[in-house]
Formats: sequence, structure tokens, C-alpha cells
Amino acid sequence: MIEAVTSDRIRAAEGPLLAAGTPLMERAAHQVALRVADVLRARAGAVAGARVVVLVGAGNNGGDGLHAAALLARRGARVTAALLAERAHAGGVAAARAAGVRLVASPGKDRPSALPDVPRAAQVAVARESLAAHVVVDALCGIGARGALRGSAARVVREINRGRDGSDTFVVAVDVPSGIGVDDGVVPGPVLAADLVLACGGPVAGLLLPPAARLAPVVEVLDLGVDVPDPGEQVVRRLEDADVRALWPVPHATDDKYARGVVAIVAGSRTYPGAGVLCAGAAVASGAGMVRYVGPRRAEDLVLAAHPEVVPGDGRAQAWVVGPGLEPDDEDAERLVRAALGRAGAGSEAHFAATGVWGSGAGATDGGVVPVVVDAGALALLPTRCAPWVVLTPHAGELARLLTSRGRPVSRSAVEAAPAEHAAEAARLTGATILLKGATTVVVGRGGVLAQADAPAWLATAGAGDVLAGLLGTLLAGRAADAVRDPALVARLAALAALVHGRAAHDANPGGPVSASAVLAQLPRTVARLLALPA
Ligand SMILES: NC(=O)C1=CN([C@@H]2O[C@H](COP(=O)(O)OP(=O)(O)OC[C@H]3O[C@@H](n4cnc5c(N)ncnc54)[C@H](OP(=O)(O)O)[C@@H]3O)[C@@H](O)[C@H]2O)[C@@H](O)CC1
Ligand SMILES: Nc1ncnc2c1ncn2[C@@H]1O[C@H](COP(=O)(O)OP(=O)(O)O)[C@@H](O)[C@H]1O
Ligand SMILES: [K+]
Repeated sequence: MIEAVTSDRIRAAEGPLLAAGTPLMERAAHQVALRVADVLRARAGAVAGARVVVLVGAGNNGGDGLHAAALLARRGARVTAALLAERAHAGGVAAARAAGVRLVASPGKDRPSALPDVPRAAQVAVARESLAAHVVVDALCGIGARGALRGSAARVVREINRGRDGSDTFVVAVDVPSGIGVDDGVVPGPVLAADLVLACGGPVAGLLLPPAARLAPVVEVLDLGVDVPDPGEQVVRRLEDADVRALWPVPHATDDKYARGVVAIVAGSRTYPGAGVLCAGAAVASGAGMVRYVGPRRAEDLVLAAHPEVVPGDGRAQAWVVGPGLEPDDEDAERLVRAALGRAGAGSEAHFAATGVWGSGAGATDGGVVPVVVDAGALALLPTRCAPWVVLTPHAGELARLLTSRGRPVSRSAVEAAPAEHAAEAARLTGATILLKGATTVVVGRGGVLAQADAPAWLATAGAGDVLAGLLGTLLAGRAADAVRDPALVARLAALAALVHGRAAHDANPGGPVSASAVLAQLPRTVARLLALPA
């Protein structure tokens, strides 16, 4: 599991070390230079003679970049450092100059730390040189960044981005891609998408959160000897493949189908029967002990034809999945959804406030409260408050509608610009655990935020969400009693579902298109592959 914290935690951890004179910048620069040298060897064959452009900002992030530039120049790389702010780290400039780094817009002798704005022609030249380099190092700003990149830095980054499509420029970002919201992952202006991010001491939350996460697809943490204290709930987590084994409900030799967990599905309608087929099929494919299906005759016939192991009709279950493919104003479906939500014990929060316990763990298996996944059409049928083992699985448009219906009018694009913030708002307003779908899926529940970026963009296809809902139903049914006792587990299981869903989409056809049916069919093999990994 990757854990990322807010930037003030990193600063607090670094403070005492810096006060004691620990050379953190030298350590960071040394490790950045080593990793850039690895990339140069892979891309240019050797470090000596390879072309590197370092984009340098005003603060210590720029200092890291300049010291790394000096180290690379000493190993024979042809390094240009473009000083793109009104000042630059003095020690870094001296080291770079002494090592033979070519300094663009370097400070004059009489104004060593007050740089003029870089002229337009020089900005274009820096962008051209960057696009032709083997590696570009982004050291414009790190955790000290506030708001969108500005001035020459913003213009050079825009210029590089304009030319980047046809070029295979490799960008290494020092600490973060400059200009992202380091704590909330917003992208308020131009940012250079990184191929590799080298996080200094520990990753900050913004690297894992959408929309910034897509600009930081690979994050490596540089060990600077900084110990970040336990941040409690101020943390963003990402599950990795090695976490699957610890969380997945693997059956024991003594289990029968009921002990393994029964999932009941209310999905699909006369108009959209396929959602029922995909949702129930995903619950079967991910290993439920039994799957029940409740829906109109046409959908039920199709579900049973595709998945004969599904049991038709209502009955006891350890988890419910409601909503995929329901038609508005379908009174039968509405009654079933409300009954399922009733089984989740909408009043559980009052019980928790009175007793300090979330519910009886046994309740989940003896007909008491059970987890419920609420998707698509069922999102409009929520009670005022939900228990945290009710998991809402909206996409951005559905979350915008949900927030608007609760007196917080917001557009889909506003949700997309700050997904974690809006998911947290929905969790506060409803009490439920929120799984907000997208290229990076954000889960907000008890115990903090999780952000999963495991899926290829090919997964953005109709029906994929129905598969996710069925898969999550199986996980919650398999660990229902634990989930009701420990609501933080609900959020982890939701993140686990997103991880496995994304991996199955990749495994089904690496690098190419996938249908929702193909993801479903791939699930058993992907689960087996992930369970075979060492924990
Ligand atoms: N703590 C340590 O010693 C260690 C830290 N380390 C490294 O230092 C980094 C933190 O350094 P930092 O605190 O100096 O801030 P940094 O990220 O360089 O940015 C601030 C500068 O950028 C400017 N600026 C701000 N916003 C901007 C914008 N939107 N667009 C353009 N410019 C903007 C801002 O200018 P100002 O607003 O003040 O005029 C200020 O000058 C950290 O990420 C890591 O890489 C490692 O070496 C290990 C030891
Ligand atoms: N760009 C993307 N990259 C990767 N995964 C994506 C992307 N866009 C959407 N997804 C995923 O695809 C699925 C789409 O679900 P959803 O929008 O509910 O579709 P449907 O309602 O048709 O089933 C979600 O799991 C979501 O996280
Ligand atoms: K940076």
C-alpha cells in the first residue's frame, strides 16, 4: 500500500533534520541524478553525451534540480539549466556553473539573485531544446507551489506541451509535477505530465488524487532519511497488487456456499436487461457463494441464460447490489431498492452514537444489517442518512446530481476538477462510503481516502460500472460481518474492487480495447493471478 500525506507533514518531518544540518538537498539531488542517469542509459545508451534540460524554479525544488544538473554534467551529460523564475537557489547556481552546466537566463554578476523575466524567444528556445532532449527534469516548484504555474515557467510548460504530442520527451519530475495542487490533486493551470516522479522523502497526497494523478503515473520515493509520523486520517492511500491477498475473502475448507456469502442483485430492467446480466455475472465470476437475482421476467430470463448458477427471486443475503440498469419510475424496482436499503439499517448511525458500536457483527450473517452497493438509478432513492457499509458508486455526473439534490448545486465538470473534495462532501452529507468512478477512482469512507489508478482508459466503456458493482457486492458479502464491525474495511474493499476491476481490464487485452463482458470473463483469472502474489 502506498501512503501519501499532506505537505505540512513532510515539512514537519524535515524540520528537525534541517535544523540539525542534515544535507537533505544534497541527498535528494544525488538520488535524482542517479535515477536520471539510469533513464539516460536506457534512452541514449550512455550518460556521457546525453542531452538533459533542467527547468528550474525559485525555491529549493529548483535547488534540487540545479545540484542534480551539476552531478550529471560532471558525468559528461550535456546539461542546460533554464532558470525560469525571478530568482534561483544561489548554491545550486554556483554548483551548476562550476560543473559546466549551460545556464539559460542566468543571473548577471551584479544581480545574482534577481532574474529578469525570460524573453519570449528564449522561452521558445528552451521549449524546443526540451523537446529534443533525452530527459527533461522538472524542478520548477515542489511542495512550496501555490496555485497555477505563473510567469516564464507557465509559458515554457505550455510551449513544451504544445509540441509534446509528436515527441518522445521523457520527463522526470522532482518531488511533484510542478503546478499540481500538492495536497488536493487539482490541476489549476499548465503542468508538464511526468513519466517518472521522484518524491523527496515521501509522496504528497496530490500525487495520488485525480485529476493530478494522471500526470504522475509512476512515483518512486527517494529515501532521504525522513520519517513521516503517522498522519492518522490525513492520508491518501493506494492499494497495490500485493495487498489483494490480505483483503480478499478466500474460502476455507470448511465453508459452504452460505458461509462464503450470498449476494442479491437488483439490476436490469425491460429496457436495460444487460446491466443485470453483467452485474450478476460479475458477482458470480468474482467468487460469490451464491448470487440471487431479482428483476423483471425478460431480464431474469437473460441473466439465467447467461449465468445458469444464478438463483432467481428474493431471499436472505449477506450483501445487496441495487441500481444498475433500473428504469426510472419502476415501482417494483423502487420497492426492492428501499427494502435492501432498509436491510442496511439506515438508523445504524443513531445506534452508533448511542452505543459506540456500529452494529452487531453477527447481524450481517443472521438476517440483520447487511452492506449494500448503491449504483446508478438507485442513487435517487437513498434515505436521508446511510450507514457507512452502504457504498455509493456514482460517476462524476451522478455525484453532481446527488450533491445538487442535497442542496449543494454543482456541475459535473466541477466534480471532475476536484473529485476528492466532492466525494468527501457526499460522504459527509449521506453518511455512506463513496466510490467515485473515473480514470482514478476515489473512495472516501471511514478511515480516510483511497485513490486507485489501475485501469487502462479502454475501461471507459458502457457496462463496466455494472461489472464493478457486482464485483464489489461479492467482496462485501464475503466479508460482511467484518465490514459491519469495522467500517474502515468497507472503504478498503471498495478500493480493492476498483483495483481488481482495472487489472482485469488490462489482463483481458493488454494495450487494446475491452468490452464489459471481456472484463467480466477475465475476473476469475485476474483474481487468481493477484492471489498468487506474495503479500
Ligand atoms: N524542505 C527542504 O529543505 C527540502 C526540500 N526539498 C525540495 O524543496 C522543495 C520545497 O522547496 P520550497 O519550500 O523552497 O518550495 P518550492 O517547492 O521550491 O517552491 C516555492 C518556490 O516556487 C515559487 N512558486 C510558488 N508557487 C509558484 C507558482 N504557482 N508558479 C511559479 N512559482 C511558484 C515560490 O515563489 P514565491 O511565491 O515565493 O515568489 C517559491 O520561490 C521540495 O518540494 C523538495 O523538492 C528537498 O531538497 C529536500 C529538503
Ligand atoms: N479514462 C478512464 N480510464 C480508466 N478507467 C475509466 C476511465 N473512465 C472511466 N473509467 C472506469 O470505467 C467504469 C465506467 O463505469 P460507468 O461510468 O458506471 O459505466 P456504465 O454505467 O456504463 O457501466 C468505471 O469503473 C470507471 O472507473
Ligand atoms: K517539480
